[in-house]
Amino acid sequence: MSSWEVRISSSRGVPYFYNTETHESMWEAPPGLTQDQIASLPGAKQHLLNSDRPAQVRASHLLVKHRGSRRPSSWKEANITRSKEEAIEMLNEYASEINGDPEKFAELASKYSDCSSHSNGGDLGFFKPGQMQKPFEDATYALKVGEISDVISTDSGVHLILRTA
Ligand SMILES: O=C(CCc1ccccc1)N[C@H](Cc1nc2ccccc2[nH]1)C(=O)O
Repeated sequence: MSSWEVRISSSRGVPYFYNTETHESMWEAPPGLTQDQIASLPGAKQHLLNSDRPAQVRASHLLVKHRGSRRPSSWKEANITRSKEEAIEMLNEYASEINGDPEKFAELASKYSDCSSHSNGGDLGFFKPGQMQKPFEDATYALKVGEISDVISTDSGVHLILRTA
């Protein structure tokens, strides 16, 4: 069989296909491979591949905006000027304080998230593929229920995501 393997894009947190011989890479599965062949490629974890996404998921998030955010303003701060690096540092500190605890996540999201969902502990409710910015959707689907993501970047800023359903 060809020398395709599945890797995870570090910037987008989603799987892509890489050919170790030709060094080609592509987001969608190479043509001509059956689902079974794809699922047995090195690095393919079936739950990471888009094909078997549940119809909807539920998540909470803690968003820290920065000066490059699409809308660098929030309930917390009218004009957000921090750098993206600073925002990431803040999120990493929150992540250590949360330490995987969902209640702590909701508490810190209420206090520090730059999204209007802060008033609900960061809860965004249920959403389907295509409703949220792609990096956010992909990162949420890659989580198990109860898991918290690494720092994820979207046009809105940088996020921690807790998948709740
Ligand atoms: O888009 C919204 C509202 C999101 C929301 C959905 C459902 C319930 C409550 C809030 N707020 C943006 C910040 C923002 N950008 C996001 C990108 C992905 C997910 C959540 C996000 N929140 C902003 O305030 O700039």
